[in-house]
Amino acid sequence: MTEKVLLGGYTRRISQGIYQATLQDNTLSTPELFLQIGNPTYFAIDAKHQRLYTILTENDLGGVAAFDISQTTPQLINKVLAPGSAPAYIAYDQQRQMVFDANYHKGQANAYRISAAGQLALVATVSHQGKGPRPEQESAHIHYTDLTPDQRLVTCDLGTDQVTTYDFDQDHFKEVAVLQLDPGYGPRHLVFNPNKSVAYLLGELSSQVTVLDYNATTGNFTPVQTESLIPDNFTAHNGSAAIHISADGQFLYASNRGHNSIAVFTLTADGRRIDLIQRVSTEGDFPRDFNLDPSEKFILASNQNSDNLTLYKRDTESGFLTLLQQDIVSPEPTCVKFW
Ligand SMILES: O=C1O[C@H](COP(=O)(O)O)[C@@H](O)[C@H](O)[C@H]1O
Repeated sequence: MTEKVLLGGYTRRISQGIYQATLQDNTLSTPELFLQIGNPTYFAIDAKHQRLYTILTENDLGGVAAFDISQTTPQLINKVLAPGSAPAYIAYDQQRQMVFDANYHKGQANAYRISAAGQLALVATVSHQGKGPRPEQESAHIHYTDLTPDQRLVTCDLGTDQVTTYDFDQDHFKEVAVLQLDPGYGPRHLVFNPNKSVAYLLGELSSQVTVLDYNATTGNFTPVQTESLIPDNFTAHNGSAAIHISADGQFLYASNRGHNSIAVFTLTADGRRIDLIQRVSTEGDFPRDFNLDPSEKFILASNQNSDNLTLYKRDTESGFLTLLQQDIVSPEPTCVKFW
């Protein structure tokens, strides 16, 4: 078994763009430069058409770009840039042939239509207003825009403590429901259970995960259970970051930047209750992202500040992680995607 992984990140210190590594025989190769580009902190892959949609910055401009990755060397298809900060998240919508982003600093979500040739064209923007009690919540900060299982869109706004559901039709965002979290919760990312109408919301500022019932008729999310992602006696700064679920819907994983760990939860059969079973060190500083490989027998974590990746063996029966490889040199990594 050989799997390829792409690693996005900042290019503020030592990185030059997106890197590629290979996972084979329980070992990850040293990542090598795949695509030279500014600050590709998050990207999405269209495996069918072999295209990559990434965030980027160029001088004082920020935006998104499309690349053909069918050959060894990626080929630029086009870029859509605007003055100011780049987005923080990008999602690919296969059914509608769209790309959606979340611009944290501008408090906006953008929709781009993809042409048959893979070119992106901006067609809609939605802006949030508001704030929260924490210093990081001085304005709206949309951190995540992605699809619900029924092809709606959901945004996590870290600034306003809101999760908002939208219909997207005829190039318009139409708000259908808003979940208001506790002040200072700081919703960052969300993942759906692959088999149930249940989602799991990660709070960056509160270091919490919340189980949410999703009502596909109304688009409403309803909190069911909230758990801490870090130990009660951990008092140093922590910002929780990424959240992922196994394809069988039985195990949930979430990363902690500060506590520098991945928290592992088991899920009940209905997906509506989670129980912590393990916290494992990421053997580095600031795990902004991690991901399961396609076989789901491994998890790869990316430590942004210590410039290293950590590979774990994942027991698919118990969900437990065992350290396999650490100190894999990777510059400023913030996004991990196998393809
Ligand atoms: O997770 C986070 O992301 C935001 C947005 O990233 P940026 O690269 O657009 O600045 C960041 O500002 C925040 O500090 C961090 O916790």
